[in-house]
Amino acid sequence: MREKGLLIVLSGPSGVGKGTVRKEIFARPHTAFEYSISMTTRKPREGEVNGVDYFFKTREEFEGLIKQDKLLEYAEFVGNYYGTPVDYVRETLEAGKDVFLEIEVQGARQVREKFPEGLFIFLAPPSLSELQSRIVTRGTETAEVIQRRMTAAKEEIEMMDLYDYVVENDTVAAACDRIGAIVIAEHCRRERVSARYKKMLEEN
Ligand SMILES: Nc1ncnc2c1ncn2[C@@H]1O[C@H](COP(=O)(O)OP(=O)(O)OP(=O)(O)O)[C@@H](O)[C@H]1O
Ligand SMILES: Nc1nc2c(ncn2[C@@H]2O[C@H](COP(=O)(O)O)[C@@H](O)[C@H]2O)c(=O)[nH]1
Repeated sequence: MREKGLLIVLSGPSGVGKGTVRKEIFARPHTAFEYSISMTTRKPREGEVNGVDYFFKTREEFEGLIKQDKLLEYAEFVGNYYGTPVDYVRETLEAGKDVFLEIEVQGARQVREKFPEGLFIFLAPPSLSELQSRIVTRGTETAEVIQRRMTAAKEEIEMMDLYDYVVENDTVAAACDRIGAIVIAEHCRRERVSARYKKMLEEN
């Protein structure tokens, strides 16, 4: 029987660099994770592509997905819905592939309840002032939205102890190296008594 893939959840406050780190991880040659593209009711930012960055939905469409139980988790974050498609995640894990989610903290908590065996990584900023400077420098949000995201960030940072690992995003390269090392270590740890070895022991 094929072993299920590992569900890797990267979370953390808005602007900490989750998207940047995730893109760098996926740009590295030996990355073998599958990225789960989220659904959102947020309007696309300049350059964002439907089906690549997100599946962009209306509120009615999103609420329909909630009713049909099509989301592994969802959250309303600063006025918009965000959610993870459940069928994609389950099918990909069943196929033995690792799935990578990049989601905010309320959603990560819901995933933890459904997949306690997942690997939960919190990406932390070097400081709150650096976090604010990163959202401001990105230039995608209004001053009001930045304020709301910073208020949410303070509550989110308090939740970091609930994660398996906290990784500081001081530089993108170092954060990606740390996440890569964590995933390798977790695979080794979890496969210590894998089905293959159990079978080998039974046969002897
Ligand atoms: N290690 C870093 N050092 C300096 N700037 C960074 C670093 N990581 C990301 N950034 C910058 O910070 C800004 C926010 O990054 P990004 O959009 O990846 O954050 P995010 O956590 O995905 O945000 P959101 O949750 O709002 O989608 C971007 O302008 C990005 O270039
Ligand atoms: N709970 C979920 N959160 C998600 C999902 N996809 C993205 N996100 C997070 O939402 C915020 C805001 O994103 P932005 O693109 O508007 O800046 C950010 O923290 C994302 O990581 C999801 O499926 N579920």
